[in-house]
Amino acid sequence: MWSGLGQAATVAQLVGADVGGLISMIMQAALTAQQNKKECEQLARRVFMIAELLPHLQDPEVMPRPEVRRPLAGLGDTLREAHELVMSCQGMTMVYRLVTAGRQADKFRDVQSKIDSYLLVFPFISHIYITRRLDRIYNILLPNDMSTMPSPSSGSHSHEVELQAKVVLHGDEGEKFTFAELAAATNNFADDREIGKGGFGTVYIGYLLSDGREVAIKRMHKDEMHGTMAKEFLAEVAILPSLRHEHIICLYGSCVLEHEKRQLLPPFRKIKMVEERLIVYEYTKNGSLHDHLHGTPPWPSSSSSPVRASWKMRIETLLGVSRAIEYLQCYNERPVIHRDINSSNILFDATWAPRLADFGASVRCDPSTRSVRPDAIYGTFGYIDLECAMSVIAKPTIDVYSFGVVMLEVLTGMRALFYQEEDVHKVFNCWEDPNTIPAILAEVTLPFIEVGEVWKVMDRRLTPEPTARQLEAADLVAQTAARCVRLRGEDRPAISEVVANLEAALELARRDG
Ligand SMILES: Nc1ncnc2c1ncn2[C@@H]1O[C@H](COP(=O)(O)OP(=O)(O)OP(=O)(O)O)[C@@H](O)[C@H]1O
Repeated sequence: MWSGLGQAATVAQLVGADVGGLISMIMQAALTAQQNKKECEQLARRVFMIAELLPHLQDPEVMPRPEVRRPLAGLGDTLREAHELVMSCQGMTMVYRLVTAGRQADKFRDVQSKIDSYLLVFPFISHIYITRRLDRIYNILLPNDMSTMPSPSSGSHSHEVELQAKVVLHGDEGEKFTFAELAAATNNFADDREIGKGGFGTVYIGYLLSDGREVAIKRMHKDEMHGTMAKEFLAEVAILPSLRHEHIICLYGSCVLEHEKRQLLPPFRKIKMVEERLIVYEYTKNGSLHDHLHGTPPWPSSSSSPVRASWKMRIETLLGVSRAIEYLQCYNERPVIHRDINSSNILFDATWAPRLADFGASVRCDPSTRSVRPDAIYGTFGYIDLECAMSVIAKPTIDVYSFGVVMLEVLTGMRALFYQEEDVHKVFNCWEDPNTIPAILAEVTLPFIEVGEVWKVMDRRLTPEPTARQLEAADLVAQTAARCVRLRGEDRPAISEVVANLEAALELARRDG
């Protein structure tokens, strides 16, 4: 995990400005802008991309490269300019507005293109990081004193982890497996049993010898037995077993292998060392939504996938996941925030029903405030709620935001953040000059959705000519998604409204057969 303070200092040295502070100020001002709201919002989204990008510059592989460092010169000045511009939209008289309207539009265009020139560094970075799916925590926007803030009496993530540790002690974490049982189930974690790798560790398919159950076993990386990954393990085993929903992955149990070490020097006590942490889930055999939409092996784009072929299936998937989120928010005494909703964490079971997975970043809210102050910003590139990243208060609205991005992904077949030409061609095949600057899905699609031209952004791989009902259903999904990704959490729809709209969209898609 990045230390907020150390990181800010290094990035500041690199760019010559308090980039984190400036970005925070721009985003804050964009939230309260009275004029040019759309332009301010667009600028805030672009600037936030820079915030997501900057932490990666500290990687020893990346930082020394001149092709990364050189383009960043002057970033501080551009951010200051952007801040001034957004601040100038806070309040103006009508006359002043009329006089300056044209100039303001030019200024927005100018600043936007300057920001884009910094983002040119991004394809290079994202090539390294999205494929490795490494650092999921972006502390760049946290106030510098965040790491030294005392934990509030209720609701902080560390307090949550303490509580979770207690829950584990009380045996609410599902079945307790022994390491030997899980080693036997996976043929001693043989290479041919490996399904994939994530930030937490390696996932294996296994068959429990006791009852023949087919399971997925996540084994934490050896060098991550403490710190963030241990927290993720505790969050998952404390929260997930208590959740029962047809669209939420089922956690069967876990295994913590410890050994005792005797200290030879005084005070001659034994200490327990954790050697292994593993989680055992139901096995879902049909890959993830991300695999199907973006053709990730073993589901290459040429394979027949119901997700790729049918609008009805796509809307059913969204509806299932929205119901799971509604359950988390509305049917738990302390609402649960998943905090990492993205298409990789939506898995398909044997019947192709979607299952929301990966609860390692999840937290329970304080029931009175329906919020929690976590100790870090979690999420995956392209899905993180800007408002939460700024306020460092997690609310259920952050899952609505991330789910809105997933809805746009399903609608367009494009990634949450895309930079490859092939992605651009997939939908906007009318564009002759594909944009080489990385693009944010919401930013690219919203202008079309807002003017009722959803057909221009629909995934053409399904049907080159959608029917009238498919268009109507897609429009309902798109309009709902557009509201979910609004900058201010309070402007987003409640999850129950999202569920109702998806039910209506599914009804339309079903009538088409
Ligand atoms: N219960 C499961 N059944 C089948 N496959 C699974 C299961 N859980 C995870 N996988 C697969 O294992 C791989 C790694 O999953 P994991 O959740 O560790 O990582 P991720 O979600 O891709 O990344 P990260 O954890 O960093 O967000 C993915 O391809 C995922 O689809």
